[in-house]
Parts: sequence; structure tokens; C-alpha cells
Amino acid sequence: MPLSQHPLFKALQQSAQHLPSLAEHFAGNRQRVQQLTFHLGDNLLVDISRQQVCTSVLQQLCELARQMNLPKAIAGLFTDNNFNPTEQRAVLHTALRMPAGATLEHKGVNVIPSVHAELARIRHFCQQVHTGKWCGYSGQPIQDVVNIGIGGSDLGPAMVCEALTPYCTTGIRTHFVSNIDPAHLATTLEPLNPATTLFVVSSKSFGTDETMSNAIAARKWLLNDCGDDSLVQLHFVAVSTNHQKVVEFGIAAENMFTFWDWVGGRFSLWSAIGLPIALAVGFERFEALLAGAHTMDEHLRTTPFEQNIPVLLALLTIWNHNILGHASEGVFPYSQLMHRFPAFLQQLNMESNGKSVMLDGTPVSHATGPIVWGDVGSNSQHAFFQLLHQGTTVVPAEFIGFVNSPYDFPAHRHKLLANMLAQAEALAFGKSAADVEAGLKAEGLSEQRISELLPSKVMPGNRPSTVILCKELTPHTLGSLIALYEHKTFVQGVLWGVNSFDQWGVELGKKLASGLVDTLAGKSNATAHSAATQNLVKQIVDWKAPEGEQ
Ligand SMILES: O=P(O)(O)OC[C@H]1O[C@](O)(CO)[C@@H](O)[C@@H]1O
Repeated sequence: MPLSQHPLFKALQQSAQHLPSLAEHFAGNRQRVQQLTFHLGDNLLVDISRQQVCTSVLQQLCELARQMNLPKAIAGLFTDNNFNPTEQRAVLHTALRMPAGATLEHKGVNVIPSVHAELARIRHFCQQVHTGKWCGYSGQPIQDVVNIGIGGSDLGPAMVCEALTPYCTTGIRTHFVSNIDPAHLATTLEPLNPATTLFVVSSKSFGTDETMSNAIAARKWLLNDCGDDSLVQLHFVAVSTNHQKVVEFGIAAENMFTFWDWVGGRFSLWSAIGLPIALAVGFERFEALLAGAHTMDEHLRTTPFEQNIPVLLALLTIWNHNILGHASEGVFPYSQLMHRFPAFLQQLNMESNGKSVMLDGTPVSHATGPIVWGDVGSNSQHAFFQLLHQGTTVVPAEFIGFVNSPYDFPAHRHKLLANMLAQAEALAFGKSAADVEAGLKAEGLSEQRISELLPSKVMPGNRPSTVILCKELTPHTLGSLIALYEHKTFVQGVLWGVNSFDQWGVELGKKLASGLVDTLAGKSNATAHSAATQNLVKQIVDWKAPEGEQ
């Protein structure tokens, strides 16, 4: 039964008619914070007390999830499944972080030994690079690793490498090139020495145009320097599921790391796609990242819904988005190192759940994925938080904070966390007209000035937020945090009844672009396109500098 037709969904809509304010919630229940704070071990807690829910609404949401077969779906994530029917693929990324002795059968074969065999190859390769045994064409050890990939073959490893900067102690510097804009490749390569640079060409399909174009250009750059095609091998490894295309590209099979079609691109950083992470932080820390994810997997698999963190966060989206009608979700890590986390989450959630048809192909009758967006705090406070506090759109916010940091500026750290706590507080409780007026009177302002200022200074409050507080941004904690969002995405998809694991919507644009490349190169005319596109093509051709003059 679709979500919106379920009797419990209708009951939740009824409950939303008589919603107490957050201030009333807190005043009416002294146990609220304890009841609505959940722990994962002793290094991560999630406080949802500032969400516009009470325990009875949460119970209703959990019951809705049970009745919509979420327990079976969760069990399916840890056994063989057919969760991606349009691509005829299973969804088994949880296998990538299972311990060596575990069993997860796909089509009757236990996949865990293959996962660990590939991990062993990654470990060996990292050792070779870290000890200088893997040398470039001039005999010098590798110093810089450039990952060439896009989407899931870029965002996860790029985000993790940045987030784990304090753990990047192997001496290998990582760089990420994704964009077809030549500026990305050119500015990345500019300071690098080809003799000490290794390229990791990462692509599940090994057919993505951006990645292939950048890989071909990188190979030319290398060849220009070393002058011998046979030496290029020393500077290129591949990560892919497509052996044939890797070999056709000219990368030897022994220099290819593999993964499997049951790993979706946006869920792939735990596979060989994470090779740049292991090269940057060391294999043991990469293993700690996997272990952190496995901890969250076990939490999802074994915890009753009423205490299950990813399930609760997904249900809050159902509540905020489908019942209360809030169209977006903001995510605000209070950590400069988590700079790329919102972008990573955008692919994870929006590519997964930005769907309009149910699994059986019928149109959905309820909203699916919200717009996910955000940036780091405290920067975002000085950019767009005004709208969060006083705008006409309510944005449920997720704050992510880390108590300890290896960077030794204690005053900064306290200020950073104080800012995060203050934002959650201000969003929830605002400032009433009476309080604003009292403050302005105390400042000695005239009655007229007070009445002028009052409307602009009132803070409505009652704006929902969640706080995720972690002890420290370690590889293990980061692994748990990423897996938390993966599972949140998965649970949302189950309740919306969509296929969270395909992405057909991105295909049309790719096809149109490939036709337009020829048009812009003057090899075909634009008449097959709309008047708008034809007009822009004409302008581009008119303005284009002749080859060689750019
Ligand atoms: O790893 P590949 O096959 O190059 O794909 C890159 C990305 O492109 C997409 O297919 C979308 O175009 C993503 O789903 C994927 O992560």
C-alpha cells in the first residue's frame, strides 16, 4: 500500500493538526531530552528533541514502518536481494564492511571471500606505494595520487580524504579530478611532477565521458614527459567493474582493482573505489572506516525501531517532508574538514530518492526525496541562516558536531561548538516580541524606534533540528556517520516505495550532450534541437575563439 494511503499515515496527518510548539513540548515533558537522545556506542549521539515530534508520534511512525515491511527490507540488505530491479541488480554494499569470517550469499555464492581478497590486493598495493617499491618511470617513488572519476567514483573518496586530513600521514598527497571543465585537470596537474604522480582511473562502468576524457588527457600529459608508451603503465591503475574496457583503455589487468555490480556508485567508497583513501590514510585506517560502517550496519540490523538511529532519522524525513510539508533538509557539519559532506549527501540522497514512480512503475502519490543541501558551520551562519531563522520556508536542519579536534586552538573549538548549539537553540525557541521589546527597552531605545524595530527582530522559533554529536572525527566515527546516512536514504526509499538504486533520470542529458558535442565542433547542425538550444549554439559558435588561440 502506498505511504499516503496507509491508515497510519492518515492518523499522522491528524496528529499534525494539533501540534504543540517546541517550547510547549519541552515545558510539558521533563524527560523529553533523555527520551529523544540516542547513542551509538560511546562516541556518537543523536538528539532529536528539537524535532516537532513527541514519543507517541514516533511510535506511530515506527509502527507505520513496521506495517510497510521495513523489517523485511532491512533484513534484505544483509542477504541476497533484488532491490534494484530496473538494473536487475542486487544491493549488497553492506558486504563490503563485513568481517572476513562472515557469510553473505549472492546467487548462491558467498561474496565475503572475494571482498577480502580485493582488500588484500589493496593492502599490498598500498604497501608497495608507501614503501617506495612502486616507482614511477624515473625510479622515484610516488608522491601524488590523482583520482580521476565523477559522481560516486569521486565524491565519497574526495570527501573522506578531506575529512580525515589529520590522518593523512602516509606522505601521499591525494587530488581529485572530476569535471569535464579542462580547468579542473589543468589546475590539478600544473604543480605536479609526472615522474612521481600516479593516476587512479575510477569508474564503475569505465564508460563515463568525463572520466574517460580526463584519463586520456592525463595519459597524454604523462607521455609527453616520459616519452615511452610502455612506461605509462607505471603511472596508471584502474578501479572498475568492467575488465574489458579497462584493458581496452590500456591498463593492465594486474593494475586493475575490481568491485561488483551489486555495489551502487554512490555506495561504493568502501570498495576499491576507496583506494585513494587507503593510499592517503593507510590501509589500517581504511579498515577502521569500514569497521565504523559495520558498527552502524549492525545497529540498523539489530536495534528496535524506537531506538534505531537511521530508521528514526528517515522517519523524521517522512514526518517533516510528507506530513508537515517541508520541502528541503539542511545539513550543517560544524567542521571545516567535512566541507564536502553536503555534496556527498546530495548524490547519496537525491540520486537515490529523487524518483516519481514506485517500484511497480506506477506514479507516486506522495512526495519523495526532499532537496538536500547545506554547508559547514559556522560559515553558513554568515551566509544563509537568516532565511532559516526568519524566512517563510522552514528547513529542518541536521547539525553535526565533533567534540575533540587534533588542531590545537581550544578557544576556536569551544566557539565552534557553542555556535552550533546556539543555532539549534535559536531555531527551536526563537525570541518572542515581549523579550525583544524588553531587550530594546533595556538598551534605552525610544518607543517609536522600538515599534519600528520590533517586527524585524522577532524570531519565530519552532523550527526543527537534529543534533548529531560525535566525540571526534576519527576514521571509525566517519564510517559510522556515512553508513548512518546511507541507511537513512535506504529506509526513506522503502517507505516511499521507490527504487533507491537506479538513476535513469541522468541519462537523457548525457545523450543530448554527446550529440551537441558534434554540433559545437561544426560536424553536425543543430536543427534537431529546440529553438532555445539552436540560438545558444549559434552564439557559442560566434564567440568561440579559433583553435589554438584559447
Ligand atoms: O563510476 P561511473 O560508472 O563512472 O559513474 C559515475 C557516476 O555517474 C552516474 O552514473 C550518474 O551519471 C552516477 O550514478 C555514478 O556514480
